[in-house]
Amino acid sequence: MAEQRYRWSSEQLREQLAIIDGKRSPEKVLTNATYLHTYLHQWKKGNIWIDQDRIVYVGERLPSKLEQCEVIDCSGYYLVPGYIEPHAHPFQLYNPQTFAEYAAKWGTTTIINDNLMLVLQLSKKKAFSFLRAAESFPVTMYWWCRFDGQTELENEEEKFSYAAIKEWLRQKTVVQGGELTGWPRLLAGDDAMLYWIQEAKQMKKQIEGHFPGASEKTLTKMMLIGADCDHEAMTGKEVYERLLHGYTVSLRYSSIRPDLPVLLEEMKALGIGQYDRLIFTTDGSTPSFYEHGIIDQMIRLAIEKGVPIIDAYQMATVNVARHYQMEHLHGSITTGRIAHINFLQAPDDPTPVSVLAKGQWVKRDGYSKAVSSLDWGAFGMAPLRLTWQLSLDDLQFSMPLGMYMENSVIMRPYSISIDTSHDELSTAHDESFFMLVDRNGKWRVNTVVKGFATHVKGLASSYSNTGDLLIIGKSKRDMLLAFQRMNEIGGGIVLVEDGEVIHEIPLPLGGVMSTKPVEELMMEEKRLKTMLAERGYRFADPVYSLLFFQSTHLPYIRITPKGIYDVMNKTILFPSIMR
Ligand SMILES: Nc1ncnc2[nH]cnc12
Repeated sequence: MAEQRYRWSSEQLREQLAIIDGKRSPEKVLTNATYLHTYLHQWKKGNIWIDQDRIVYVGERLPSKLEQCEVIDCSGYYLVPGYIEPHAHPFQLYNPQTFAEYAAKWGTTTIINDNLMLVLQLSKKKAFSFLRAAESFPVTMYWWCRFDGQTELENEEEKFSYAAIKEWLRQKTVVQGGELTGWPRLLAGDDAMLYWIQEAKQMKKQIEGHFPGASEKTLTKMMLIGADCDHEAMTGKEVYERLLHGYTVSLRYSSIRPDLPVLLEEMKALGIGQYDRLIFTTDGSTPSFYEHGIIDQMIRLAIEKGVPIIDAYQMATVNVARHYQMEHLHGSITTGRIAHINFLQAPDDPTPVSVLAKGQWVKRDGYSKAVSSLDWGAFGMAPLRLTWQLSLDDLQFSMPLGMYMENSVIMRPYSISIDTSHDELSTAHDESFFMLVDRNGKWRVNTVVKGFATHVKGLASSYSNTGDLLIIGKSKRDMLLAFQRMNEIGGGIVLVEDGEVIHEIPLPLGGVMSTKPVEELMMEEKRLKTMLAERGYRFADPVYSLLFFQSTHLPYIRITPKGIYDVMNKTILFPSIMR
């Protein structure tokens, strides 16, 4: 795809000027609009002219030429700028395109996305051509550039080399470095990460933190190093500390951390009534969490918790645009901005009935339109086709050290005391066989997980941080069958019981993402959750458990491609075994 050097070409700019001079008509005029004026902090009345993807005029005038112009009477509606999700992980079973399409229906028309799956699953060339293809979505897609893979990778030096990171940072839709899941390494002296932060800042890109539970000392050091924002505050006090040290703070409401209501209450108790440095994020929630909206549901919660209405909208729009230095394009309904506009029925009802994204209707009078499609094959995202087989010999679990699940995502080491030499474990306890296998079939790591479930017989998942294969269960026979079925369907999550496949979520995009609409995935995910809960899974989010089993940004012990890893001591306790 040919790359356009500037956001609008010289020819397009001349055409826009011709509209103002009355020589051409705009494509759309929104008349009698009551719209939120971001900078005056008030609702104004006026007319909004749109040509292609741009707002070319906002004010009292009407265009002198109206032929070929769609005129929309906005009486009775309240217009606000399209919402911005500043921190999406667009691969929680959905993919970046299906997530964007779903988000647009709820008025979230600009998304700043994690590049983790693109880095780990695609070659650089294919990933960059994907970024360019995503520019044609009606939703504006920006990206961030990870500095580490949040696990112990075999090919870390290749994926996160100096040259690769610099190239990622240079991509024009990449707007920030981070999130800094590897910050302990940085403070311990990793100069590569320090250099990348400096490079990103030199390019006027932001640095996103990842500082759960960080002390004031750590927050101070990270601000000195260059972090600009953090989305990990879990209490009002943590919000306060971050604001105190000059951070932009993302208030989070996600499937694993639905913190927003508590944060707002605790902030109120601490006397925080200034919202300019606060933004919202849903932090890559799993599909069913989005049943009632995306950023719109956060605005609603904020209004319910007493945040002044205009401030609540600003937190979802201009505050984000300001943080990323893109106010000339996003965050307000003013001249020159990209035409992302939400039509509301009332100021305190942030879920739009109609949505314009880049000047196109993506939702009209409650009905959504599918607008973007993508040939994933062109980017090398193909179904998984394993050319090797797993055998009973691979299912040996003589390891002394297991992983105990404290909640959906936190795991502690523990000593295995059960007899693992049989083909089946008792359902009277919550310990299960657990393995991570290289998707290329070269290595495996076998252990026991305690706390996952009591009655899950065989579960196989190609959905994981690295796309390597997780196999869990009480029965080796069912685990093997789940693995075979997962391979047959081209990757995904498969649940087997007593020789029968009882649920599956196909993930044909590299074994990690689906092509189905988010609405359909919600049903599949809910069914998985129910079936796992019926079999003894006790936590909130099994999809996140699968994603994070390998993720070393979380305590205390992880199963990684290099082996069982002790996060605090940064050491491999038991290396992976070659097959
Ligand atoms: N660090 C992370 N990586 C992937 N998905 C996430 N969702 C929330 N945090 C995440």
